[in-house]
Amino acid sequence: MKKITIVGITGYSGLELFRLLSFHAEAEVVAVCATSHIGEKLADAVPQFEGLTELVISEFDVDLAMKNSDVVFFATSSGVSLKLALPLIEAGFPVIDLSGDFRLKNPDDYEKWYKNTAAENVYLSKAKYNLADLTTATATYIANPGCYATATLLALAPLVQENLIDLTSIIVDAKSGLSGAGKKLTESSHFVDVSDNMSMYKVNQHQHIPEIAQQLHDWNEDFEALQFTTSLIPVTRGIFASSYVKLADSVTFDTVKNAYQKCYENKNFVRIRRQLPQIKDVVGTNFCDIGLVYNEKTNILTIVSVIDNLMKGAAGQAVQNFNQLFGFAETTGLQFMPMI
Ligand SMILES: NC(=O)C1=CN([C@@H]2O[C@H](COP(=O)(O)OP(=O)(O)OC[C@H]3O[C@@H](n4cnc5c(N)ncnc54)[C@H](OP(=O)(O)O)[C@@H]3O)[C@@H](O)[C@H]2O)C=CC1
Ligand SMILES: CC(=O)N[C@@H](CCC(=O)OP(=O)(O)O)C(=O)O
Repeated sequence: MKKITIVGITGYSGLELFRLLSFHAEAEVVAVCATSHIGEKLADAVPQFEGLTELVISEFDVDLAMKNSDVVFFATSSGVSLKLALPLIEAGFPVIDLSGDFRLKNPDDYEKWYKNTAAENVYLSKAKYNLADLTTATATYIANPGCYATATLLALAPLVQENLIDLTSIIVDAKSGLSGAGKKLTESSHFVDVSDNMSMYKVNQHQHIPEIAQQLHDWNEDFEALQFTTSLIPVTRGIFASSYVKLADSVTFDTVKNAYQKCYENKNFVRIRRQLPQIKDVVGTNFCDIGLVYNEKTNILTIVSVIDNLMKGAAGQAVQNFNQLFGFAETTGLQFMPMI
């Protein structure tokens, strides 16, 4: 049984982490932290938790966290863990960080894309970016992948790893539900702007572009760049990523299908679907569902990947990384059917 501190409990990913970890057979949440609602019972701040917890929201105290828990989860806005987590890194204390602060190896990339000063290299180098379906968490500081990056990388992994496509041809058009934007209300997140609507945002400027590129380049050093766009759609949860690539010379659709089967055959949370997947197929689950269609006339392969941004895109994958880190069965606390 591992004792857990969650920082960022009042946010959407923090609440989702609490939902998962409260009924996890190997976890006990011992502290929940934020900067608002300090001293208030969690069940008062979040009334839907009434009768489910006696925990009180506190300010994050790094010494107390290390004394009373075995691992800290940061579900905080970007720019927070890069300050608060430094003593944990120095102590080699286990951390799972859902934010983007430790995902990029090059601090210049973080400064460019997140428009903030990066953590120093000495700290960044201790973090391991772990896409939990493809590698196993081992380092004590786990940088949990971003939501769009997860859907995109799982869609492209077999193609890029096995060199099956023209690496200059990758176009990804990804769409997210509103919970991906976090709880802070902005002009663009009003019901009136989001419902019955769809809008593209951060075109060529999305902070997941360098994260995706970093991982694709690690898999295949010939990869240089991709076209990546993000849109907001009127659903609460879910990412729908459509990726388009040209197959390399003499690569057939059968070869491609075999590569996906091989890559994901023993994976608990990636399903290669016979029909094209929809967002509702994965809402409430930790699955990434993938569907493939090939057009012989254009030589273009369409890959559809869907995830629940709060599950596989955030808290679900974080729990998967937690399970791996501590040697629990990977599916512990994560076995859910999709919600209708
Ligand atoms: N939402 C999603 O689908 C995904 C989110 N992420 C990433 O996960 C992180 C959390 O996202 P999300 O839940 O959407 O964000 P929210 O904006 O909903 O929540 C942010 C949380 O961080 C807390 N917080 C902010 N500053 C501090 C601080 N200094 N000390 C302690 N707590 C603090 C806030 O609490 P308070 O208001 O009380 O200060 C709040 O609980 C972000 O980095 C996000 O980019 C990653 C993948 C998907
Ligand atoms: C719908 C929506 O606004 N989504 C957010 C996802 C934010 C996120 O997850 O940010 P990091 O992974 O970089 O921490 C966005 O596109 O910026």
